[in-house]
Amino acid sequence: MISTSPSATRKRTLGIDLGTANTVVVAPGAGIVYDEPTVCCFQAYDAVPRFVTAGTEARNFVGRVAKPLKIVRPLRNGVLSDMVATRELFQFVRRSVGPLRRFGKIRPDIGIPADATQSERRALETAAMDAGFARPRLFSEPLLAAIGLDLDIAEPRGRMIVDCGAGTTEVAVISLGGVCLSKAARGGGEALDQALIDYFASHHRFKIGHSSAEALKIQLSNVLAGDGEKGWVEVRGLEMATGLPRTVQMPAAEVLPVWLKHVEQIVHIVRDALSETPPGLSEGILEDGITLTGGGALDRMIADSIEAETGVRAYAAEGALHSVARGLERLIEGSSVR
Ligand SMILES: Nc1ncnc2c1ncn2[C@@H]1O[C@H](COP(=O)(O)OP(=O)(O)OP(=O)(O)O)[C@@H](O)[C@H]1O
Repeated sequence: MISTSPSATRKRTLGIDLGTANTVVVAPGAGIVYDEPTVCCFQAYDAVPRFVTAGTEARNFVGRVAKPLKIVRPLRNGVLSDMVATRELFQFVRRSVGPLRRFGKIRPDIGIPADATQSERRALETAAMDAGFARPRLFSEPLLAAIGLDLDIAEPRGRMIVDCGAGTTEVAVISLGGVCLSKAARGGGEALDQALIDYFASHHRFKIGHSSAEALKIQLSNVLAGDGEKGWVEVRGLEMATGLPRTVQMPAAEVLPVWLKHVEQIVHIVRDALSETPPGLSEGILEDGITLTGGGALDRMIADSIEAETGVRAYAAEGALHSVARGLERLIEGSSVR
């Protein structure tokens, strides 16, 4: 069961949705106070790299500064992969939401994948405490998403949440205020970006960067939802043979197999979760449908594919990108969690 923050500690609490791609922070009474990419920038020329900045500013530095700067991603596949960068990011967040510090040590509530191991949980706690926070409370992200979507999680009724993040895809069945079953694939939207990069390199000798790959993925999802396979997509990159920048256009049908392989993995874990769900909980899922959250849920075709392959209604939640943060907000506000 989830307990909300008592009012005395509420002022000293922050909610942190530390995602592989984006970090969203909520503060009591203020809503979202920080929403930036999960990226840190260090000076690379010192023996011990020195922290420069994080978030949007760090991302904007990528490839645009002459100084030897190193860009570090604190998380990989939904969990902490660089302790120093995570600590620096937490400190950056603390400074960014500065005024809260006058209330003393902040004890954050942080979202974590439902299948995170004990050592992954401990590493996150340590990074937060090294950054000057009090020991955080950790909550499963699908449960937070369900709270953020205002689902009645306390009911003895199965709810299925599919969180399509950048680094993880998680499927969870929730009932009686807890996660009854969860399945996760460590790999989300960023794995599709990488698959597109690999496809263009091997099939077209065309080098595309991560931001072009992400833009192509979003374009592809819009084209598939609109014109379908007949539509066209445009991608910018470097022609490997000449080393010159080019913009190429191609039919969406050509890159469709790369996209389909990614979606098949999501459908596969949803099917697995459905087949392992006890019948008593399946009833609720059949009646209410499957709720998709996370940035990947904005690709309408993912919900359509799940629905077509499972026969269960699937839909993207409204405000899919912020449902975990909204769940954290409800927890720290101490509003009753149903
Ligand atoms: N319209 C869209 N179509 C497809 N994918 C999208 C769209 N908009 C955003 N995304 C993808 O959503 C992902 C970011 O989602 P989100 O912020 O939920 O992830 P995260 O919380 O950082 O990751 P994780 O929960 O896995 O650690 C990125 O991979 C981004 O490219």
